[in-house]
Amino acid sequence: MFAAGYKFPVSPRFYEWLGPNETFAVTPPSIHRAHRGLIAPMFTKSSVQKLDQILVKHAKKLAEAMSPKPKILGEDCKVLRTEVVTKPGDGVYIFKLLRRYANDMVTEYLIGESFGLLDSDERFSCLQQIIDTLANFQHVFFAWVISYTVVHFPTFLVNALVPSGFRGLKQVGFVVIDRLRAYYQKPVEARAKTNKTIYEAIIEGGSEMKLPENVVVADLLLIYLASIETTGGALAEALYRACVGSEVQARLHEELVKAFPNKTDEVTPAKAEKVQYLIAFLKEALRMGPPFPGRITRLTPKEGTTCQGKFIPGNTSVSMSAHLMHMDEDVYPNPRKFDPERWVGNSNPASLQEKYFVPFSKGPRACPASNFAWAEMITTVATVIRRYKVSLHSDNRRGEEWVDRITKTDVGDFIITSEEHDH
Ligand code: HEM
Repeated sequence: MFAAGYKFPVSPRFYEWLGPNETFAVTPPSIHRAHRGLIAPMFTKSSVQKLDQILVKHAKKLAEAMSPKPKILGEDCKVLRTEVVTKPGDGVYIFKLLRRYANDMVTEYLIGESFGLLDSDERFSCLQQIIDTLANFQHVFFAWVISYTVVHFPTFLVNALVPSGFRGLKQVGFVVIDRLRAYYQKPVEARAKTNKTIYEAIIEGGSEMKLPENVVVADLLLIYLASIETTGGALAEALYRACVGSEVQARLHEELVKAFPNKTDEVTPAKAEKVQYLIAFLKEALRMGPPFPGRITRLTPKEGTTCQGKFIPGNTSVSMSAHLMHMDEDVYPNPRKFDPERWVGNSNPASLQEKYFVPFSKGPRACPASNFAWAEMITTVATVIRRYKVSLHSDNRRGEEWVDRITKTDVGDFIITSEEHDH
């Protein structure tokens, strides 16, 4: 179903509320391939390597925001101040901060200018729309009457018919599209000073494909949406595991000190990715807490299909769950134990544990940005853990429990205290 040779389309209901039907999320496999071809070069390992300085800059901002004495809280940071800091000098609502980080990082690469949410609240409304939408995300799938209405009815009818908590599905498109379009319409200003941006890659390639503007913007919107909760969720899982596993955190810190002996050493992704234990730690965090834990659906072809000897009728939604695969004890012994050691010195791609490791899915619809996401995780976690000893704040309410809202959603506020290492 997810293997390279299969050509099952995604279930349109999952994506159609995002924008015009031509956007690459919803198209049939052949058109989808062409859209992906536009952005694929931007996410190769060598393209991502060119982003080193941007990755370092945003990781440092995140670490600074976690500081017991953050310097970021200026006058235009009212939301940031109330949402991020529990008691100044005491703890931070880390997941909220991680979302802002993911937002800043992706917008810089997408349109050449970061929304700057770790600096100010000015463009926070975009993120707020996403947060509101995600609160009801799972209904996109199951409450099809609501999602159909939101997608196909005019706004005044949507407002009259649809409960307010669901209108975000429509609003998120408008707010973010407006914002992205503003940049898109000023191509010279929006061009990144040093690196080519994703939007340029889509426009350049898209002119050959004669993509209309609304499709370009919808593609950008999809990339924007796809990057925030996933990156934020993966980083949150990693930092939670560091907080609750004191030995794991101590080992991680020790390895990072070997790689970056001076506290002032710049934590670059190129150097950090050589720290084997860091990679093992992050893989284990993605195994235990995949940001897309399940229900990544595909539609069977009209004529139906046979899967492992069983016939499945045409147009049936079928799916797999990364969470269930990652919890298979034949592949991952003692699967509920957080154990980075299972990955140390064991990176043979043919091994079962690599084969069943699917946080980014597999096949032609797998995450196109996994290199980028890895670079974000490596740089950020290395920067934070090299600098701080992190622990759960006494008001923390996040535990092991989570709900599947298409993306994995943790239950309870996740609050961290950071103590700066002496050296
Ligand atoms: C740890 C972070 C991330 C994880 C675990 C993750 C995981 C995934 C998964 C499982 C899918 C497949 C969804 C499906 O089959 O419907 C996906 C798709 C996608 N992801 Fe990611 N992702 C992450 C970060 C990112 C980032 C940072 C970006 C962009 C900068 C991104 C862009 C996309 C896009 C555009 C798609 C749709 C691909 C398509 O339909 O062909 N993701 N991601």
